Amino acid sequence: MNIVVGSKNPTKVEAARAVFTSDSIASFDAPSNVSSQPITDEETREGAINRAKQCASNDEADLGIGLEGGVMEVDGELFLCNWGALVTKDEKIYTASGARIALPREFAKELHSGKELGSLMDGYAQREGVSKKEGAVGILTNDLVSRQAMFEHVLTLLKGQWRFWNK
Ligand SMILES: O=c1[nH]c(=O)c2ncn([C@@H]3O[C@H](COP(=O)(O)OP(=O)(O)OP(=O)(O)O)[C@@H](O)[C@H]3O)c2[nH]1
Repeated sequence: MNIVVGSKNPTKVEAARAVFTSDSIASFDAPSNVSSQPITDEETREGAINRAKQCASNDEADLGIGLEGGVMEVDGELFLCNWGALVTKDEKIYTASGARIALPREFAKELHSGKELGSLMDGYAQREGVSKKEGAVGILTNDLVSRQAMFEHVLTLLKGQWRFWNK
């Protein structure tokens, strides 16, 4: 099968390669058509679906995949959230979310004013390109859970659902 992933971020593309081992994986930068820093589950999920739909409409694609990072609030506390969508040629949509982890409280003001988590994390961890490497989840778990591993779990949930509903 030909699978198209709507991002060039290595954590997303390598996660797809790790989960869809027998398939061919292509990638392109599909716009999410939501804000650059989604701040609700709904908006983050919508970004993943928008990306997956564009990928599925590619002539070469059998399945389109979108993965989107965002933040969401529970009881006044901000959490990292990530959503994935798998879209079939006949426009069926499957979605799943990844593990959540609380973000440093001092991020709240800047995230609400539109600053992106990626650049906040770089400053916080004193590293460069965190969102393309270990991710916020890697920093905040002391490297126990990487962003790629988190996306692999999301993609496994998508693959499993797609298999379940297409038996
Ligand atoms: O360090 C991070 N670790 C994470 O776990 C994480 N989740 C989200 N974000 C940030 O939220 C924005 C939208 O996320 P995002 O997935 O749409 O964009 P991205 O730039 O990472 O990839 P892409 O747009 O090239 O596919 C971007 O500013 C990301 O940096 C994260 N940053």
